[in-house]
Amino acid sequence: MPHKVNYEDYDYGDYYEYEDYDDYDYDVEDNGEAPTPASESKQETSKPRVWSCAICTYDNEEGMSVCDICGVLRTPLVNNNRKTAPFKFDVPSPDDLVSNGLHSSKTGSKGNFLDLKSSRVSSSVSEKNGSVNTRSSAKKSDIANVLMPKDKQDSVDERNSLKNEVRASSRISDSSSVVMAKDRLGTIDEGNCSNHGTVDDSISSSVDGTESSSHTGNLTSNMKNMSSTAKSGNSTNVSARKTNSHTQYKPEKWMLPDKKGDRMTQLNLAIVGHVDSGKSTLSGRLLFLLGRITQKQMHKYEKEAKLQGKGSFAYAWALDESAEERERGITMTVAVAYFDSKNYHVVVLDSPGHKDFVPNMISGATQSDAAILVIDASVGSFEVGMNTAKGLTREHAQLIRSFGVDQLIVAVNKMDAVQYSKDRFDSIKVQLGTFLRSCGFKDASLTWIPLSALENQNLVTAPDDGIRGPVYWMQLIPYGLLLENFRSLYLCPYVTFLNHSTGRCLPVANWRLELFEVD
Ligand SMILES: Nc1nc2c(ncn2[C@@H]2O[C@H](COP(=O)(O)OP(=O)(O)OP(=O)(O)O)[C@@H](O)[C@H]2O)c(=O)[nH]1
Repeated sequence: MPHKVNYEDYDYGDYYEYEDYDDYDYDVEDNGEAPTPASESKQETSKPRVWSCAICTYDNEEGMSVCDICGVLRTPLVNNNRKTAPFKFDVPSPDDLVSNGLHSSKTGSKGNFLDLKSSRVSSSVSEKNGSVNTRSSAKKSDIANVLMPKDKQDSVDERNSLKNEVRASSRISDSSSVVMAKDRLGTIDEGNCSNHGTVDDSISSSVDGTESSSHTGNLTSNMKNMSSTAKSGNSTNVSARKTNSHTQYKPEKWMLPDKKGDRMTQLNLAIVGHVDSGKSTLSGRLLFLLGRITQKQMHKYEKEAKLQGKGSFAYAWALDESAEERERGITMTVAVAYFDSKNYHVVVLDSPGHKDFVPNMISGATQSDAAILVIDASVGSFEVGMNTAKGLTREHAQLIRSFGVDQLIVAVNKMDAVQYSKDRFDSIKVQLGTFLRSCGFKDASLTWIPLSALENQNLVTAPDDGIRGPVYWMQLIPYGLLLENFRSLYLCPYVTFLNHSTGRCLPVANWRLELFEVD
């Protein structure tokens, strides 16, 4: 049985007594310089040389050039010689310009973001030393606030800081926290995961767990706890399998980034949404259309899926690789895939939509620069995702926003199931739009795209039905293609989709994400 922490009984006494440093084991150094803890220096000398993967944070051996788990290249693909103007903190973001005219004052937290980013290592070290306990506990209440509608505007900056903090700290977490990198050979015991039944539980576990985990004050380690709790009950087996999978796992060719050059900047794109909304199918279809999955590979997926009587899941199988995921037809851990644009290396984080795996979804959300919220347009399904206790559309939207993602493509999928009805699309847009605004998303940063991943409508090309056919109205939506919207995506800290139809965001050439050449 997974251990459930009763946070109300948590004894905070130790936490506050932690200030007593007298017992700390210091070596006295002859040269009179500041002493270092003995245990720390010992650790440093005995530590094997490893490098930490920027995506899944797995500690790889020095000799590896790509991450053993997720296949990301060790050498950052960022070209330092790129002629990109450095980001200036005192310059308002396109978002700010939209919302406040030309008088933005929202620069403080963004500055913090890059500060944090550039000082990941040092902040990590200080976090390790327990110096962020107070900050972390303050963030706990921030998250709680975020999930409530009130004070949304005031807490946006803090949410961004939280996200940045989580990102910074997650880079140092050990391999056991790598829930976002798929453990291809391992499986998760369904029963063990069911304790994370609701997103509220997950969030409170996430937050409270921060304090209960040996005062490291680190949300990442908390997620690690959740992840390992989910897998508890058979931890020995799991770790054995994990070790096994780490050594045996070889990413497929299409999963590895192109080694075209060194001019890429990484952009993490989370795919979130209610269970079965079509996230994996959308991701798989996209990867296939962009040539990341070969015809041959796709043919193999189709054949295998048909054999198991799950023909419609063929594209999803490109992402859902483990036997259990395929058998159950759901994503359980965050699947990582890549495609490259002219300037950007886009990391697709296909998140689980099932309520049992919200903690895994969170691990992807904390890493993302932007997100695609996938909606199932079919009658009844959208309503379940939106309005019921089990519906995760709302929770995912809140979560992604609470981790600082403020730019969202809303992919209204399965339009084929409602005969490409414009009325249905409009009705979804009104209902969900109201909710998203209440979460703190701005209209200017939301992009709505009706599409069908299964029938390949409106993903990388315009709907291909006859000019007066059912998808005619979709062709009229400016920049309605999913692909078109990638063109105007900006990298964090100002992840922004330009709204070309209104022209309300100022284009900043150096930030522009030009993923695709569109004639
Ligand atoms: N009609 C229709 N069905 C679709 C479409 N996209 C996906 N589906 C079907 O929806 C089902 C679920 O698809 P998935 O891609 O596994 O959904 P998911 O959101 O990734 O599921 P989880 O990760 O488990 O939350 C499959 O049977 C797909 O074939 C679509 O555009 N139209």
